[in-house]
Amino acid sequence: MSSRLDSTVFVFFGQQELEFIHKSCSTVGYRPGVFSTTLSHLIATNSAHLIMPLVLIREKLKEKVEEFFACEFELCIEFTGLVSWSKGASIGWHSDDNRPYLKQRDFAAVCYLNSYGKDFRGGLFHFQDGEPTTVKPSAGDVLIYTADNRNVHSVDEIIDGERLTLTLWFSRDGAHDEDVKLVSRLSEISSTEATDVPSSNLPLPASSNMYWFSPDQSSDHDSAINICCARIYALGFGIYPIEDKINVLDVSDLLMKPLQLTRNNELFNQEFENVLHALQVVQYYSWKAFGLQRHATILEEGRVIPLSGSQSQNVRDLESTFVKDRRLAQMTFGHTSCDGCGTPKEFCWASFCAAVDAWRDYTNKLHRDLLRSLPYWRNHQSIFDVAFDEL
Ligand SMILES: O=C(O)CCC(=O)C(=O)O
Ligand SMILES: [Fe+2]
Repeated sequence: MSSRLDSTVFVFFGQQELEFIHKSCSTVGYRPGVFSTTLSHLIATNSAHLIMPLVLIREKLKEKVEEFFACEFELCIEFTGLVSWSKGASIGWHSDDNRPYLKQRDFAAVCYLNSYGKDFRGGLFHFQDGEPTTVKPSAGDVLIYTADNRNVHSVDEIIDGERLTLTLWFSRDGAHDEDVKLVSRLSEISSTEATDVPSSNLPLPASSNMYWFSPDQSSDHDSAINICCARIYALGFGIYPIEDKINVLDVSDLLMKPLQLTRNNELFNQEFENVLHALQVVQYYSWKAFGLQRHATILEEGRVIPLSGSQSQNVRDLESTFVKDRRLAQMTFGHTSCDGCGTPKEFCWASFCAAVDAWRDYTNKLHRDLLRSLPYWRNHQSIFDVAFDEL
């Protein structure tokens, strides 16, 4: 069977949380203009708890694919990735098992996390044969198809915006079960946590080259963009380094060290551990801003201070180091989805302050849920939603 679209039957919610995860954690991907967040990357960057919001949807998708293709209990998840495509990215006709090292892939599920026409232009999906020939991505829809050459497909070039998906592949071959590898990595972490000081849950950046994006593929870095910084700038914030530039060998190292956030010539007087920490909080604010504004508290004295002339210059210098081509960065990362529910037009530090606290509570809760689930996952060598209420 080469059946496909199941959008009317299967619609899921929670796309904005997955968008938050991707925009906080992605690295440059496997093709030009593509960014990706894998589960093993979340583990490697001390953000394993961010797997939690993906657990149920992965499970449901597997069930759905097994049901649709009549192979209940036969499949494992081979790969899970949050993937975004920016201007210029495309993929020609292909099947998803078209390389010797991809032969284990039997089925694909592509969940659209944002929508054609609203969040991006271009990026239509086409099947070479049969119906439907064209799929217009719409947030919440899921496309499922066999990974072999019965479902040759392509994706048009992205013209504008960032096209975001959750993509999974499934295999009949248990040797390619992603869960087994993930559970083993997670177990390593939890065993170090048991002996060491409990972890702080603060994200830890991967090596800096995973965050540099060179839009024109040139090697001279004329237009290079650091994606973490670009995403922070795109939401209207600036970065103020605490460490002096002269103390680091490579300027990228500044991003691994404590830094502060600025906005409109004001400095938010709180240190973030590194750029990923700052990015996660900023993205969390953008995801929740609308709700938080109602809960904003009075800002404490000294929490926000004016930037001096030389500090402002420092912020601008850093921006031009990490984003050489601003126009391009804006084009790549500037389009935020969900008009009206992202960063509010009226920015207010008090609601940002509320976001800092809410982000910490959110993170700690997910971390607790992860630690609670892990013994069950280890027993079953599988990642699943442990329904604690029913235990
Ligand atoms: O994102 C899509 O619609 C499909 C992507 C795709 O074909 C692939 O990653 O192999
Ligand atoms: Fe594909």
